[in-house]
Amino acid sequence: MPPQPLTDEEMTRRLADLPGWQRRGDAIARTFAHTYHECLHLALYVGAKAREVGHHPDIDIRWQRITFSITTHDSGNQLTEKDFELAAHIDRIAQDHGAEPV
Ligand SMILES: C[C@H](O)[C@H](O)[C@H]1CNC2=NC(N)=NC(=O)C2=N1
Repeated sequence: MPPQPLTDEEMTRRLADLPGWQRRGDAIARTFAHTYHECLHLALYVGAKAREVGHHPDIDIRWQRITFSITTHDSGNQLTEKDFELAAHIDRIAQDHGAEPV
């Protein structure tokens, strides 16, 4: 059973709990700054958490920037609770590894 998409009201409420994350189309996204090498490490740490929780972000890595973008593919690329749960994990991992919010 795919996760249920959130209502606009629920999305607004969950985004308020995750400062720094923004709606981008059918996903939520956030960008952090770190050295290029540390961004690569961060992608690996987030990848391990993604495997653990069974929910995976799109990751875009550029010089001194890493952007995570999350949507629920099983629900037809709509936002579900799993997206916001993963976003909270990413925030903790990014903070633990010294990434700066952009
Ligand atoms: C079986 C496996 O857990 C599912 O296919 C997971 C994998 N990771 C996923 N990641 C994301 N972002 N959306 C999904 O719907 C999704 N489904």
